Amino acid sequence: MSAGGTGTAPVLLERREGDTAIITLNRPTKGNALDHELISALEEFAARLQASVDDPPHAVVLMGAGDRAFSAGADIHNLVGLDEKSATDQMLRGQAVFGMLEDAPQVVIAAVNGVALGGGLELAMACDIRIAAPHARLGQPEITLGNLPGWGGTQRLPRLIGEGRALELILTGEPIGASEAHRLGLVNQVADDPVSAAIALAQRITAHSAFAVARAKKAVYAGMRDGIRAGLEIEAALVGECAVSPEQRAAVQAFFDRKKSTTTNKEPT
Ligand SMILES: CCCCCCCCCCCCC[C@H](O)CC(=O)SCCNC(=O)CCNC(=O)[C@H](O)C(C)(C)COP(=O)(O)OP(=O)(O)OC[C@H]1O[C@@H](n2cnc3c(N)ncnc32)[C@H](O)[C@@H]1OP(=O)(O)O
Repeated sequence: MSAGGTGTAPVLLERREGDTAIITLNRPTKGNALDHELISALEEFAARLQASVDDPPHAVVLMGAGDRAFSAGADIHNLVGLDEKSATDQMLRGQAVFGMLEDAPQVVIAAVNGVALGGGLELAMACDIRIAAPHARLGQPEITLGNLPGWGGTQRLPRLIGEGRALELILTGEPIGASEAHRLGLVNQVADDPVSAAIALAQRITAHSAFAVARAKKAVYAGMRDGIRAGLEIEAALVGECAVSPEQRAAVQAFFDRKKSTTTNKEPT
């Protein structure tokens, strides 16, 4: 993965557990803050998810190095000295990289093993599913820096927890704990070991057709983006693609074979 400058550790680490790629944001002394180098490394990884590479992962687990931070957000040093256009351009770039993860054909699960603040929470929300450690704290503190979330937080947070609760978090800048995040639906689970829980969930998903998983993700996001009417049409079209897939054919045959073998087992002795 991307080297961390002259001889330093790579800012993004990748390892595999079966079909699952485990990606680690690797700037632990800086709260795994997202600087240019780390955003570029995420971009390169996300691009590989879409490419037809050998032995692609069927799931992704994203975590932060250490146990204090998933990510403390954009590297605040990079906020200094930006003119309006470059600030806007960098928002758009980060949004595009996060969108590549959301559009990946694989399920992407954020193991929130510490704070997820600002761009760190926005990155976690661009993942499909979030599993948080009990000590995790999640928030959008941008208002405390005189700004607002710029990498999708104003769009994804309301869709996950409702406008009122999203505005409370964005306008106060105050973080919430893992159990409150779970109560609000911002995270799917709270687990003592969120990385292991994420890998276990990934394996439950990779047991199914990758072809269907990709299309189920696409259908869900289509409706959230384009409205229910468009979403229903896209859903129907994607079901059609699966209906003629070898994966569905094999899965349905396996169901009938299982019924046959169950019937055989029931014959009188
Ligand atoms: C498209 C490419 C652009 C890539 C770069 C970005 C360019 C500009 C574009 C910005 C887009 C922004 C979009 C986003 O919505 C906005 C943000 O994310 S703003 C940042 C929001 N995050 C925060 O405000 C959190 C700030 N940090 C903290 O509150 C605390 O550090 C903590 C996380 C609660 C941890 O506290 P402690 O345990 O006490 O530890 P320290 O505070 O001592 O931190 C340890 C160490 O890490 C450094 N650090 C922590 N957070 C950041 C950070 N966000 N950026 C940079 N560095 C950070 C901290 O300075 C310490 O380092 P040290 O001082 O020891 O060198």
